[in-house]
Amino acid sequence: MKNKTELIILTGFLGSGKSTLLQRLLQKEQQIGRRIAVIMNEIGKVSVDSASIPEKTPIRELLNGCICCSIQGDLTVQIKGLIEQYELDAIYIEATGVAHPLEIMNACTHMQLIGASYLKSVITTVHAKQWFEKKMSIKLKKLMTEQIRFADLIIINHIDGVDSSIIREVEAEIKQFNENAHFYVTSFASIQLVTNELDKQKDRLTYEAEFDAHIHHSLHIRTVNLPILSTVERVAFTNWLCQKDQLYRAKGFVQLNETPGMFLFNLSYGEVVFERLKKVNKQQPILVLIGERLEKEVIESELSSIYA
Ligand SMILES: Nc1nc2c(ncn2[C@@H]2O[C@H](COP(=O)(O)OP(=O)(O)OP(=O)(O)O)[C@@H](O)[C@H]2O)c(=O)[nH]1
Repeated sequence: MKNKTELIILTGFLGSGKSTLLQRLLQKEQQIGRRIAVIMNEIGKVSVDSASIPEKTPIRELLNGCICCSIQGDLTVQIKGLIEQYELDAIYIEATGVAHPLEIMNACTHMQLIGASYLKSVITTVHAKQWFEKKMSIKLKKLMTEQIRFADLIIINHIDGVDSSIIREVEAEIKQFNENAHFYVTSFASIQLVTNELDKQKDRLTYEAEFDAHIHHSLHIRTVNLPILSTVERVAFTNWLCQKDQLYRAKGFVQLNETPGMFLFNLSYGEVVFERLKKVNKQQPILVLIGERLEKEVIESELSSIYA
């Protein structure tokens, strides 16, 4: 008889390190020869992160909506489809940064999947500095807290440059919301997983209807996707992204004046990083912004003013 496929959910606020963690976990899975598929969910129309998934890994993208609300049914269908099409040991599901884990957990434990898969673990990443500095609205804090509450494994990430006494404070604070989870304190989601740390089957009934699972609706999160029509100067582009108010996350592909090639760029919590793509497949220069009160026309005009 076929073994049940493990479902592992990765949650955590925008930019906290889910994709970085996923890459590490996939490397590890590859080393031990397990058969893995990935489902990526993005609230925007474009998935930038899919470009970092190893080539032969089956991947499904759920775009332009959050699994935890509008496309919950699609997730169940995609899981079922993957399991029918491939022999899989596990499916990793990367949620959007604004997703509430509960609804994703429900989609993963849907009646249609019983016998074929089971929810093995919910992993939540937290940006240590962002948590400590508390530069966030009450609603945002609530969302992050909910992501922590439902985790089996919590990765306190982005600890580079953060004082160890502050890290201890963050850990102690987070433990107040979930004392049963396993904890890792990491930079670039560098973890060494012990297998049974993921081994916690969920009892979904205990989670139902305790709170508002659609808390992010009141955050007025919007995404704006724009093609980047010219090369840009690295510093001007970085400065522009960093000064934008209520911008939680930016990512995409860009070509720079200074250096040839295509670059993946990432803005998370005030830090912009450019990474040259080793292989350019179908990537076109594109900008994805996620934040509150973003106006597409304003962004379009600001962007064109920094074209070279
Ligand atoms: N300095 C630092 N940067 C990190 C760390 N972890 C991840 N990053 C970088 O932060 C950026 C965002 O990381 P991702 O792994 O894409 O974050 P994410 O949670 O998947 O982001 P979304 O899917 O957009 O919500 C990338 O440029 C990462 O390389 C860390 O521990 N320290």
